[in-house]
Amino acid sequence: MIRLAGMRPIMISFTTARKIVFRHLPRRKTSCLELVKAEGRFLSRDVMAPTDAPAFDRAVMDGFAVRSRDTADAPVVLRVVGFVPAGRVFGRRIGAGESAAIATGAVMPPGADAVIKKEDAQVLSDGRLRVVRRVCRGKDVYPRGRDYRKGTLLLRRATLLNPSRIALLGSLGYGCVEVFAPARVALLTTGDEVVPAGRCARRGQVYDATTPMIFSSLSRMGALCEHLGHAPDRVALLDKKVRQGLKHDILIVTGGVSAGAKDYVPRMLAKNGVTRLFHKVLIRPGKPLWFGRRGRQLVFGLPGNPIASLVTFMLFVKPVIEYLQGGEGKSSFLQGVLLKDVYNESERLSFLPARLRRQNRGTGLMPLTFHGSADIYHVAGADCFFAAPAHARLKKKTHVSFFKI
Ligand SMILES: Nc1nc2c(c(=O)[nH]1)N[C@H]1C(S)=C(S)[C@@H](COP(=O)(O)OP(=O)(O)OC[C@H]3O[C@@H](n4cnc5c(N)ncnc54)[C@H](O)[C@@H]3O)O[C@H]1N2
Ligand code: MOO
Repeated sequence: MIRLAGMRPIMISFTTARKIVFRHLPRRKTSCLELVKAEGRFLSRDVMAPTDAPAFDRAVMDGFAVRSRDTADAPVVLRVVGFVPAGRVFGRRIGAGESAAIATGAVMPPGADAVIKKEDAQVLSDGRLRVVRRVCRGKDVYPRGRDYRKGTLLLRRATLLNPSRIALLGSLGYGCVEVFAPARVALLTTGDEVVPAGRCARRGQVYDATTPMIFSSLSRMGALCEHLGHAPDRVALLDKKVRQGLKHDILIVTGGVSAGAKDYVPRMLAKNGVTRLFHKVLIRPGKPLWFGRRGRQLVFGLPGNPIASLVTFMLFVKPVIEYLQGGEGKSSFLQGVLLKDVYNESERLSFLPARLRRQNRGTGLMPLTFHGSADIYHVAGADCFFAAPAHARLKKKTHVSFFKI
């Protein structure tokens, strides 16, 4: 936070505020998850190959395992000495003039070095095999170690697990996997006038739009969210809920952080040992954002207007959660081109809603009508927010940074 001698703290820039947040990232934790639940998580350690893959020379076709050199003078007739099913080891060696029927996926019997697929084989009435054409060594055999060798680094720490990487871990016999643990986030909404779903809002009251919004963002990220409920602007109640919330990696409190008579949140956080790292940032929406920490726990006081909550969540809380869960966090911005002139009247860096349009070259952004941080309706039609510097007149085709919602 910036202080001028004898004066109140002044507002800090967006860049400084993000730097302060990234400077206080908590330590990541790991946990062991069932492989079937690991999609979207990041590995917390390298995975090395415990064996070659495949671990044995494997038949690729249903047919007959032969010694290729026996077919050099084709046509030839070979004896069939048995059948090799998948999953079994054939104990007998294939000798000169011999072959064995074999299934796809089976271990090649010792001595044999090629497979003649069923469609190319002629089985004579006495059960022997007539080979019409010579086969090369290795034909339709997937040799041991072709994909990787024992000791190869298969997946690096911090790799995002998707279904194909999960399949690779499955192929190694993993039932569980060590990943960066889901972030544990507590959410507390505040405000006398805010009514949870299921109750009837009286004149002057509003329904709680923020809880479902933050909850769905958290669940999309795979973070664990404890809803502390909704606290009216009463000191004792806020105090109790804040204490409960401080058991998590991150506590999010919405509302009550600006200058109103009942904006108790900053005081309540300070009383519970949370050190303020900044309060108020030069952005719009989201100016009253409050950030602090107590030990390893981070606390975000998001401004109550739902779109201010959304924007500050995306810009400040989401990267921290991504980092905690093993991602890079840091930058969540993409680049696009404006499809219309925009004038940002505000003296603050503004984040304005837009719809994305795919262009021949790159991404186009169509700015939308926006009535400010309470305008949930127009933001519902948006795909993203783009950054417009203070007082900027941005012409159509200007390149802008944006983040998706
Ligand atoms: N004198 C000043 N007044 C305000 C300032 C300021 O600097 N000086 N900042 C304004 C800005 S900017 C914002 S943003 C808001 C944020 O204020 P708070 O964080 O204290 O939020 P509240 O006053 O509790 O609520 C603001 C607004 O949002 C509605 N709200 C709150 N929670 C919810 C919810 N869960 N679901 C739906 N709507 C919610 C609430 O009813 C209020 O209308 O302060 C300005 N004032
Ligand atoms: O900063 Mo407030 O979020 O502009 O309305």
